Order: sequence, then structure tokens, then C-alpha cells
Amino acid sequence: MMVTCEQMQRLEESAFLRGVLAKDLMEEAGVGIAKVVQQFFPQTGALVLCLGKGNNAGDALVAARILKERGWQIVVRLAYAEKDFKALPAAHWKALGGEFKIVNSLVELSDERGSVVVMDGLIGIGGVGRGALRGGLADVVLEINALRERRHVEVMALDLPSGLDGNTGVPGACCVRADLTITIACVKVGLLADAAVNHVGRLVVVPLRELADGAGDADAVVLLSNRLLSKLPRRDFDFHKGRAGRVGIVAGSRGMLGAAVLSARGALHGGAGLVTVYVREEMYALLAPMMPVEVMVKPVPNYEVCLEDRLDVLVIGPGLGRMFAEEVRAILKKVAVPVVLDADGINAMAESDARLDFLGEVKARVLLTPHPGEMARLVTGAEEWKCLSRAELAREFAERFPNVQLLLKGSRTVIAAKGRALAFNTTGNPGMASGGMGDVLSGLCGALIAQGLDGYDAACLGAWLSGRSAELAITHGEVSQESLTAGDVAANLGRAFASLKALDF
Ligand SMILES: NC(=O)C1=CN([C@@H]2O[C@H](COP(=O)(O)OP(=O)(O)OC[C@H]3O[C@@H](n4cnc5c(N)ncnc54)[C@H](O)[C@@H]3O)[C@@H](O)[C@H]2O)[C@@H](O)CC1
Ligand SMILES: [K+]
Repeated sequence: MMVTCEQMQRLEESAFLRGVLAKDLMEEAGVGIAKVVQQFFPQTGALVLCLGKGNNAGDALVAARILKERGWQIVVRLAYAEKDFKALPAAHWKALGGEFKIVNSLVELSDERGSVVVMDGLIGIGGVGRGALRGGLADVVLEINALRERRHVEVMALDLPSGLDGNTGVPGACCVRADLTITIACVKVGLLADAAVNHVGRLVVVPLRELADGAGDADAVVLLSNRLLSKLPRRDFDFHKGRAGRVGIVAGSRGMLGAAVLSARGALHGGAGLVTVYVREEMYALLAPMMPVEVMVKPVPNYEVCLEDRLDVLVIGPGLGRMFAEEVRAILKKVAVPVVLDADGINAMAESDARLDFLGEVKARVLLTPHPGEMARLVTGAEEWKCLSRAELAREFAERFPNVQLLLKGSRTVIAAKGRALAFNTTGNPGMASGGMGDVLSGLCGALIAQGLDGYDAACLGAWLSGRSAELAITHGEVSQESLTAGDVAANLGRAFASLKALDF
């Protein structure tokens, strides 16, 4: 559920009227935050608490108390004097005990060795409607951003990145740039605005039992493991490869054969029963040795041949090049099984004179997975869509094409389908900004459709899993954001499925 800051405050107030205690909510929030820190930073280091005077700081202090016991070294930067703490954070400040270091400026940490994680507990929804940050709060925000930039520390914002308008998502002049935002109980609408993305980073929701049902926007959801897991089919003991589904992939061309391999790996590790890659005869000798041995590679004189095979889903487009646009359109006119249309498959349509009209005439269910550039090409000329946000564009697009499910890629991938809630993905990191990620995702979505999911559910699950896989490659593997490759994402999909089943954040 998505709420405004005022709706969140009303939810809290009505909980208090029911007899719920603020201190209990804060304890639950802090316990949840500590779990998030352990998930994302399995190795301990220095935890730098940046504290305002309100309950946002209280959340940070509860988490710090727990994390200190788990081996984290606590460092504190106060935006106000100790005496200014409100009652609850003041109590938790006392409870933290004395064993931490206080710094007067985060500049003191510029040469700190080892892992340094900054926790922004400066201000949460208490700042709504109170204008730009002032005084000590503004100073600390500038220090956080400078330390992040120069020392490459990881920054976690609690509830909201301090300085961000939680309703509009517009960052103030001084606004924390977080790598991770841990929001409490409900997602504040501003966190999902396009303008907010570089301040929010990875979005995590810590649920609170007493603040679960809100009067917010039910037409939009964020993708969380607990909701997604139920979409993943549970396998019977006598499950067989036919039930896991047959994925056909039309991908790869001279210079871009790797895209076909990555898409096939996405499908294989996404649980497909049988994966067949269709390849032009002249490319067969090159592509076949590159493929995982589990994949069937079928040389064809024309891609339309794939229509003769028994398939449960057809993935079209990764690295296909622009030469086969006619064949792609011919397949789309005839195909009966669901299609995942990616990359040059999308371009094949964008290049057709009819463009969007063509899409409306396709009989099959189509999951379109464009990146922003492909989306822009597809809707070129649709003036009415020019000034829309990503979310609005996705909604309008899905409304116009009832046979299409849209997965609009980006740092905050959105998924839209007519009659379904607009879904915002939460997982992933900037390490995914390299070639081939979309290829893996296309195969993965194909595999999920082949296992019985509809395109919307497959897109939601696929987006979450591929983003989570990229995260796990870094937290549990030997890669960094800089070194992460699409191959790493394919290789870590097993970990991502396990993480989903563990109901990780
Ligand atoms: N109230 C509750 O029951 C719960 C609160 N929680 C946490 O508490 C937060 C809200 O706490 P509070 O209402 O105490 O508010 P905040 O902790 O967000 O801080 C508000 C304080 O900052 C100061 N301030 C506000 N705007 C300012 C500005 N522009 N420049 C300088 N100073 C400014 C105000 O004096 C105010 O005391 C939530 O965001 C969440 O993190 C959670 O623990 C869940 C439960
Ligand atoms: K904050």
C-alpha cells in the first residue's frame, strides 16, 4: 500500500487510539532495520548514525543497539545537542550505553578503513510540509553526501532520505543521496517519483504489524518477496520437464551472439523445462559451441520455422539485429503462444509504419520489455504521452493495449497491465548498468511464463529475481558494482530464488 505522509501519520494516530504504544512501534521498526542491515551488509564494520531529534533518530538508535551486539562499531554524528532529543529517542540514546565514538563532522571519517555504512536517521515524515532543511540537519546532509561521493560509503536512509518531500518525491536543496532507503510500515508515495530515484536507491519496506492496512493507493504496489513468492509455482514431487515448460528463443546475430546465450541462461536458470534457441543456419557453427549444453540449438533458414514447434512461450529479440524485422512481424501476426518481446524484437515493431497499431493487432499475449530508449522509439509520435512520468506512461500504455504487459526497464523498473496494479520493482543496483542484463531477464521471464505464470506475474517475479541476483552476486559473491556482468546475474539466479523463499527484503 502506498500512502502520503499525512495518511501515514493518521494511521499511527489511529493505532495509538487503539492502545498501541509508540515505543513498541519503534522497537519493531528498529528490529526490522537491523535485519535489513544484516541482509545487505553481512560483514560488520563501522555504522555511522546521523541523528536528528525526532523518532526517525529513535528508529536508528534501536537498530544500532542490536547491531552493536552483533559486532558493529558505532559512530555518531548528532545534528542537535543531546538534550534536544524527544522523549523516545532520548530513552534509546541512553540505552545505547557509552561505547561509541561521537564525531563533530563526517569529514573525520574520510580516511576510515574497512566497511563504513552511514545510517540517515535525521528526519522522517516529521519533516513533511516544513520546508527545506535548516541548521544542523542541512550541515549533516551535506557531510553525508560528500562522504558518499569521496569515500564510497554506503548510505541507508530511514523512512525517507532526509530532505526529500515524501509526498512529491522532489528533493530539497539539501537532500541525502541514499543507496538504500528503509521505509517503515508503508511506502510513502514520493519515494517512487522519478525525481526521487537517485536519493532513494534500493527500496526496502520494514512492515509493522499494527500499521498494515492503510487508506492509500491500491492501484500501485511495490514488489516484495512475501507477495511474490505465492506467484512462484510449487513443484509436485512428480514434476517433469514438460510441466516446467518449453521456451523458444529467437535471438542472436552476427556480432551479438552472446545475447542469445545470456537469454538462454536466463531461461535455464529461471526453471524452464526445455530451452530451444533458433539460429540462422550460417550462424549455427558459431553459436552452438557457445551455448550451455542443456540448450537445444536449432538451425533455421527463416525464423518463422519456430511456429511449427510445440512451445509454451516464445522469446524474441535479444541481439537479433535489425535485418529480421519482417520475419519478426510475420511471427507476431501468427503466433498463438505468449511472447516476450525484447530489444530488436521491439525495434522491429517500432520500425514498422503502423507501429502501435500493429501491436494492437497482435493476437497473442505479449510481454514487452523495453529499456527507456526502446520505449521512446516505440511511442515516437504519440504526443499525448510526451510529458508523462515513467509510471504514467506505463499505465497509459497498458490501458491502450489490453493484450500487452509492459515491463519498462530502468533503475526503478515498472510493470503495467490493464486491470492490474502498477508494480514498482525494488531490487537491483547500479552494477546492472551493463550490456546483457536485459537478455538474461527476457529468458527468465520466458521461463516463468512457460511454468504457467501470466506475463504480468512473470514480469514482476522476473524483475525482482534478476535485481536480487545482482545484489547477491555482490553481497555473497566476489564481484563489485563495477565488475558485475550479466553472466553473474544468470549465475546467481539460484541464490535469488532461495532469497525469495527466505522472504528476504
Ligand atoms: N510515531 C511513530 O509511532 C513511529 C515513528 N516512526 C519514525 O518516526 C518518524 C517520524 O518521527 P517524528 O514525527 O518524531 O519526526 P522526525 O523524526 O521525522 O523529525 C522531526 C523533527 O525534526 C524537526 N524538523 C522538521 N522539519 C524540519 C526542517 N525543515 N528543518 C529543521 N528541522 C526540522 C522538527 O523539530 C521535529 O522535531 C518516521 O519517519 C519514522 O522514521 C517509526 O518508528 C514508526 C513508528
Ligand atoms: K531519514
